[in-house]
Amino acid sequence: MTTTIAKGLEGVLFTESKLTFINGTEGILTHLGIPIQEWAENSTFEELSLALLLGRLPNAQELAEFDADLKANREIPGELVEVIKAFPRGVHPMQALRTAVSHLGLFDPQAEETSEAARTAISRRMIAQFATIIAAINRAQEGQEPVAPRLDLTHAGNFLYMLTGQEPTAEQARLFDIALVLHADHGMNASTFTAIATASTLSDQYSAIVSAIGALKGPLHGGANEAVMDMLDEIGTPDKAASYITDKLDRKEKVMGVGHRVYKYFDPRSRVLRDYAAHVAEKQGKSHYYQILETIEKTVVDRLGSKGIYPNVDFYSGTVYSDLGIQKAYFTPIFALARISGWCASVIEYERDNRLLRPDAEYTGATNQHYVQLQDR
Ligand SMILES: CC(=O)SCCNC(=O)CCNC(=O)[C@H](O)C(C)(C)COP(=O)(O)OP(=O)(O)OC[C@H]1O[C@@H](n2cnc3c(N)ncnc32)[C@H](O)[C@@H]1OP(=O)(O)O
Ligand SMILES: O=C([O-])CC(=O)C(=O)O
Repeated sequence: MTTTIAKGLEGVLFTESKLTFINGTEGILTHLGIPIQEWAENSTFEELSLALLLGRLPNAQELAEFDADLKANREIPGELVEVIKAFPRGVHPMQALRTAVSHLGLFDPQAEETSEAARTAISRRMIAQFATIIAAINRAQEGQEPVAPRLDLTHAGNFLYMLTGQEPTAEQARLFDIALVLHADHGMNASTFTAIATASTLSDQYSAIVSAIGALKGPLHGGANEAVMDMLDEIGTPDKAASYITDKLDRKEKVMGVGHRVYKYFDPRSRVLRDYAAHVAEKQGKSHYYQILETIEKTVVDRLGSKGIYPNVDFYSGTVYSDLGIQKAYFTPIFALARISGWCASVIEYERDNRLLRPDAEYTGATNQHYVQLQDR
């Protein structure tokens, strides 16, 4: 009997979803049938998060209630703040986030409930609290007191405020909001799949989300945005970019922030982010990061475009965050800050018709062996 192994589960459909559609050859991404460019232009992170949870566009009253609910849930337990302050200095913020979210569950009396209503209520709280947790980690790691959330700012604006202690300008808050919108959901990516795999055992929402944070952290997934910035720092100046990339490709090494399992053309989110990065660069004077990225994009697309290697969402996001004064170690936590909505909505959708996820491996090991006593080996 011949078996086909779908290495990396490439192209395997394991469920249906009404949330996100991707056409990787044409570079199309829609949520609820609406193109990502329209979400970025017209919507907010709050609205897209609720739309993903509801599976439809909310009306004005539903959105206002959700917004008020998020604001009411911005505080995190004081005990958790103390735990965050006690984390060793120098840990990666993704390690800290993973631990803090697990800890958060200990304070939630509903944590062990797995009904759709409970998962939804927990998700609404987590979407709000992720911002406070990530900002508190940043402050604590810098040896500073966490900044209390403000209720008069948007989710994006309040996050930037808590992160830096400074109120962002309206333009900065909106730019960051768009970045959150662009990262909120993306079909069955590795971290969403991981969240679903955990929940498919009927485990709780906190366990599913902690699993997802672990999956997002790796440099082949969400961690690539930080790895791109490491690469830019290593390159140093724009004149060195083309030869650095050419040498890397000659050595058959991967360039971070390019290539994608599904997109074999430009990731549409990378186009929106590039436009914003270009806009900021034009206003503030071209940052050397932006100039290096432009050269890398051209070098990679010229050489590997025919193989379907193009910039992904992680390519330009870091330069946008860096323009907002955010340190590179926080780029992946910011991805989580946005993707919490997609993780939660996808788990809830899957759990409506749950089936334990349990794929298989073709056995290629030894057969007909017998146990050998330790002293005889
Ligand atoms: C939010 C996100 O998760 S977006 C993705 C973020 N990750 C990155 O940016 C890391 C860099 N990119 C990669 O490692 C890959 O493109 C992945 C893991 C994202 C997807 O890879 P896969 O679907 O497994 O493609 P695979 O690794 O099989 O690559 C196919 C071919 O393209 C090449 N390729 C893929 N990505 C890259 C890259 N970043 N740089 C150079 N070559 C690449 C591979 O070497 C391979 O070449 P070959 O056919 O000559 O062996
Ligand atoms: O879909 C993927 O495999 C990775 C990705 O771009 C995302 O999670 O945003």
